[in-house]
Amino acid sequence: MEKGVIIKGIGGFYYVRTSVSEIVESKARGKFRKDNITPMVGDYVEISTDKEGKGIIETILPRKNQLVRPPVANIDQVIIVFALSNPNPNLQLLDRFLIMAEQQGLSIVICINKVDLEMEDIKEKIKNIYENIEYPVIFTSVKDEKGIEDLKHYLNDHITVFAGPSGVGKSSLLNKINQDYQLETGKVSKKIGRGRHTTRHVELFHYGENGYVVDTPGFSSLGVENIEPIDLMNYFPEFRPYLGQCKFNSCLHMQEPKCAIKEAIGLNKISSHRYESYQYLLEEIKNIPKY
Ligand SMILES: Nc1nc2c(ncn2[C@@H]2O[C@H](COP(=O)(O)OP(=O)(O)OP(=O)(O)O)[C@@H](O)[C@H]2O)c(=O)[nH]1
Ligand SMILES: [Zn+2]
Repeated sequence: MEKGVIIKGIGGFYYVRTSVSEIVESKARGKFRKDNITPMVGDYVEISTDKEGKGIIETILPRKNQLVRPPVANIDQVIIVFALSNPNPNLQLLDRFLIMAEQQGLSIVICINKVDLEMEDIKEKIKNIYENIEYPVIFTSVKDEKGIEDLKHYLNDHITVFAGPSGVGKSSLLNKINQDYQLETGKVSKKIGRGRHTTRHVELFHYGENGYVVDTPGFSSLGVENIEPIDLMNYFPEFRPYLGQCKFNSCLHMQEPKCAIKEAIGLNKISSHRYESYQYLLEEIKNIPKY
């Protein structure tokens, strides 16, 4: 038996990387289907090989987590990419990505790309809001080759997903990190492809000795359906020091009196932008019909 990672799956075949240079085309044992388990990209597996050298997945090691979009298991980290301009950064959408990542328990890095477009005001604003939380913020330009080394610094020994809206430069950044990835960039064909249901397959690209990166097709909206109103506050790291200090245990930090969160905003300990995102998302969650 050999250990490996599933780096892609196409038409019932799984490609298992077992060592630095070897990728074994494998099938899953029938028992998985019976147990209703489908191997996923990112799964750590044990394979045996048949006479022809084809792999057979015998064991799927327990998953640390699994994302639905993109469908990848065992993700350690997400790099959330936005652009300084073109498209203009929607910071409320950034907060949604952050909350999704917090909910999945991922390490988070914020990457602001296209700094060659020189939008100093918005750059300062982003720095002020997000560097004051615990998130690392890196500024990159694929065009001017800036910040790429800072980005690489986070990629060793992890499975990292690149997420963010369409057109911010995720695929361009990945190609800059390693020219061998050869991801398609800048063309709507990716989107047209999706529209025609030719699903762009998910693939782990190998980085360094033990790192992997995953590109995701951009999406511009994210639901927060499966968060309960009382849990939302936990996904704002800068709220955590104040939780439990409000007058009411059940405080949702909206209209309630003697709210520690609102006091912290008054003292500039929490940014009003983030609080607005919190309010907005809370209303959205409350208004999702329960079945
Ligand atoms: N000015 C500038 N343009 C960039 C930079 N990085 C990427 N671009 C351009 O932005 C466009 C979109 O880049 P992609 O890499 O395809 O963006 P993406 O985030 O992968 O987009 P989706 O695949 O739709 O999610 C392309 O035309 C790139 O050439 C940069 O640092 N500066
Ligand atoms: Zn409160």
